[in-house]
Amino acid sequence: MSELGAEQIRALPKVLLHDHLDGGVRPATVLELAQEQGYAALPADDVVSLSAWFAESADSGSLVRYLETFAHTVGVMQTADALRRTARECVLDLAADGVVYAEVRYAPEQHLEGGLGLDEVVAAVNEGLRDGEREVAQGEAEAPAGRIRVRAMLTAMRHAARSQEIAELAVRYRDDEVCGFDIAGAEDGFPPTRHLGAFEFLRQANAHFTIHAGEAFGLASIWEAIQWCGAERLGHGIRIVDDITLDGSPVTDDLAAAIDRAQAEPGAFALGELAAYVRDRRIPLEMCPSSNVQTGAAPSIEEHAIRLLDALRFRVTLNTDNRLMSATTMSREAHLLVDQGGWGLTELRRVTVNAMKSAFLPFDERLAIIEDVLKPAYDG
Ligand SMILES: O=c1[nH]cnc2c1ncn2[C@H]1C[C@H](O)[C@@H](CO)O1
Ligand SMILES: [Zn+2]
Repeated sequence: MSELGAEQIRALPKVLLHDHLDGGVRPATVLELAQEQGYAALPADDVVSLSAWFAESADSGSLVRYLETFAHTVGVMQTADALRRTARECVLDLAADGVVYAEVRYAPEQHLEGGLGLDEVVAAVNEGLRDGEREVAQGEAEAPAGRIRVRAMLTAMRHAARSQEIAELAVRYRDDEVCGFDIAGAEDGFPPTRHLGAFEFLRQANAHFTIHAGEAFGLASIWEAIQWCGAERLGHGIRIVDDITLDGSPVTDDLAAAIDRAQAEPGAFALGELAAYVRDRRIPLEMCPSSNVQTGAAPSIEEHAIRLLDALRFRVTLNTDNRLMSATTMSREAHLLVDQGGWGLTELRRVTVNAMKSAFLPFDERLAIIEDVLKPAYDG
């Protein structure tokens, strides 16, 4: 079929598993909250320059420098009103982009500077998520028409020492909007095994969790996340390509050539034990192309490993990571892959169904969205 257009992509129902609340605040909202709260540290004072500042600063080639930009969103998200507002706006923005199900993550421990407790932070975000969902369902003034469900995921920062508390918080709110747990932050030097107690606790509570792994650090991080910690999904996981060879050479020697051969000759590739385990067990990879290009985890969209991993039938999902820092949306990520990666409806359908299958939502609810919403739109 002919190449999908931007409007066609926007209209398709999309599923988003990896999106940070503090990485997706509207630039205008950052400015307004800063003004209301007397936050004087913003690097720009109008929407255009502030948006450009976030995107350019995040475009650093380094995860650590990329993460420094979050100081200015987290800095203005320290009150219940600000958290409720940003959560509501997140839901409206995702719905306007054609997202029908999303899991939005944030680190409650980063929102305590204004005097809120952890429970108050979660309650405020939950209110905002419910506001947004209700407004979309009722077709209220500012809301786009449609239907969206959004769940929260609670993140613990991997360099800090609050993972047990955050894991307990995630279990406490499991019946109230919160669907799971995650760890994030600088990867190098902070292995997930520092948080084994939290993961053990979550497993005993039958709770869901994912781990940012294999983004800025390699296979060891992925191996620990899966085999020591028990992660159900991997945040990014892009470095799993380090465990794949083509004609005896690492695919990373020439990713472009490997991507070219993957469709026609998947049998020419050999998977190491870890890559085979990830594919055999259908461990979902929450891949975020633009974010990876910005942090230097991938050279470009054309040479992004998502194309190879999808062709080799890993359980790939497509995500935004941080819409503000990457100046992106789900539609834009899809469009980039159509435009620069040769993807069509088949690949977009596959990553969308993969994402819904991998969601931390009860099985019957996942199935209903796949059957009633996704299939009619992609197959109709
Ligand atoms: O891509 C990422 N890798 C690791 N950490 C990240 C990424 N994107 C955002 N974070 C961090 C910064 C946020 O403040 C935190 C919670 O959302 O998670
Ligand atoms: Zn992330």
